[in-house]
Amino acid sequence: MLIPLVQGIRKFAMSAAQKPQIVFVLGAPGSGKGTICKNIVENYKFIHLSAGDLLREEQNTEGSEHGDMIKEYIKLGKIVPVEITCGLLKKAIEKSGASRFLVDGFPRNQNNLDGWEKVMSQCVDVKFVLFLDCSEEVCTERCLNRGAQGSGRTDDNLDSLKKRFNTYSNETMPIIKYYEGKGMVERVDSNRTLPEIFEDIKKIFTPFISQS
Ligand SMILES: Nc1ncnc2c1ncn2[C@@H]1O[C@H](COP(=O)(O)OP(=O)(O)O)[C@@H](O)[C@H]1O
Ligand SMILES: Nc1ccn([C@@H]2O[C@H](COP(=O)(O)OP(=O)(O)O)[C@@H](O)[C@H]2O)c(=O)n1
Ligand SMILES: [Mg+2]
Repeated sequence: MLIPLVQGIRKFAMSAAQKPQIVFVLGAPGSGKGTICKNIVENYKFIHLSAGDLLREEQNTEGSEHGDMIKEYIKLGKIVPVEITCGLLKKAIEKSGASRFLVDGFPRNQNNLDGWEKVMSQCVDVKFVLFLDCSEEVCTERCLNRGAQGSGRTDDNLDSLKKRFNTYSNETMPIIKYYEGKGMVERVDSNRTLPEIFEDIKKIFTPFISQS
């Protein structure tokens, strides 16, 4: 009797350990999410999934039934319904088969969070939220520069940026506060230079990797 029980426990422990680990990366437009995720991937074993990149890819996929809608939402800085975004994230996580992911730019509002909880909470393990805290002034300048350098994005202009910041303050900040209440937020001041930010990133990720 004891052997099946031990085997059962071991199987349970293994399946918990094998759940993909997720770190959400949140912050205002231009706070450096993409840049910092790239740095983390270069130094630690993570796969970077940007919700915005996945949506732009879907928007450009020929025959996509959501293409026009995504295009409109992005230009207006509105958050696309979670069924689409979470579907793309889930597919990418499953396809990759990796064990650690940086999910950049998600969950960005209550609808994103609810949809994620419903579909993903059983099969992944959200470890913490990396919050890149950066002033609107610095972020705006960075996004305008990104546009001027040929990002090709339809939303790196002052008009869209104002809308994106509104969405960020009204819809994303409450999600960051929610995770703060759960003691799950690692805040980094991303107004600074990249080497300064990376020093803080190391202090967060090195212990995390060695403990998990
Ligand atoms: N710490 C930083 N200092 C100066 N420029 C930065 C910094 N972090 C990012 N950038 C630049 O700012 C722009 C926005 O960065 P990005 O990583 O795309 O941010 P996000 O994904 O949050 O919108 C990019 O052109 C990037 O090269
Ligand atoms: N979870 C998400 C992430 C992005 N998006 C859309 O994609 C746009 C660009 O997101 P992004 O993460 O690439 O932008 P940055 O914050 O990186 O500049 C957002 O303004 C939204 O319109 C979304 O609808 N839902
Ligand atoms: Mg980005």
